Amino acid sequence: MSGLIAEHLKKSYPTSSEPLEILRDVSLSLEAGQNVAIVGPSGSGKSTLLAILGSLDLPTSGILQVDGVDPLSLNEKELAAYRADQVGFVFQEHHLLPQCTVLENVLIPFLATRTANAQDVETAKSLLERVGLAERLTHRPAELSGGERQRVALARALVRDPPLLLADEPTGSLDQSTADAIAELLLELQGERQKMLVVVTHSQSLAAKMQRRCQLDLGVLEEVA
Ligand SMILES: Nc1ncnc2c1ncn2[C@@H]1O[C@H](COP(=O)(O)OP(=O)(O)OP(=O)(O)O)[C@@H](O)[C@H]1O
Repeated sequence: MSGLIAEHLKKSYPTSSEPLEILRDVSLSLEAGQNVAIVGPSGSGKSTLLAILGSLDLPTSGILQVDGVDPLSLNEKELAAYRADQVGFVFQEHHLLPQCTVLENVLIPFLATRTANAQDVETAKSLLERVGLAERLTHRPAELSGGERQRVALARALVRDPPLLLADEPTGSLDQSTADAIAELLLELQGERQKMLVVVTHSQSLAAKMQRRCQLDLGVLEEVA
């Protein structure tokens, strides 16, 4: 089945007394072309949920399926390949490699499973053109503005054409007008490529741009207006 299906996810951490329950019962489903914002108080588990949806972390229990694949059933090697193929990540900080050029940074997701080929380079170049950085291929991240670095991060997240995009405060380090431009670009890219997009954010203006908003509080996720 296509789409993202998360059902009854729980996440708790052991402590010396009672386990610390972060996610009690979280369900979320999403289809290609849909986007959703996850909002909620600080410490409510938004980043934890995003990490579980992206298989960077494991739930304590629950069901997860992305385009028919159950990542919870995969071994470590399969999981690395699954993440590289199925999930594009955008973080608050761009996590670009400072010693690599813009183009090399965008090619990095290929290196998870193989070396990049000529077709990959073309894909990366055309994405960099799409995000407005065609003239900056050989620049290093330090030579770019914060907004430009986040454009590179968007191109990197999309370069393997994953069905699922996950973004954790993608505009959190940017001034308002740059944040608005990056949010618009993220949503344009998601819409034109019919990706599934989950964005964790404290920003009301970013959440307001999304098709759906879900509030995470006390370990439970609820759709809000
Ligand atoms: N490895 C861990 N062991 C124990 N507790 C953890 C661990 N990782 C996260 N937590 C706790 O889980 C809770 C949720 O953290 P998380 O970062 O997911 O929240 P958040 O909603 O994204 O917060 P913020 O909005 O401030 O970024 C926090 O109380 C945090 O301390």
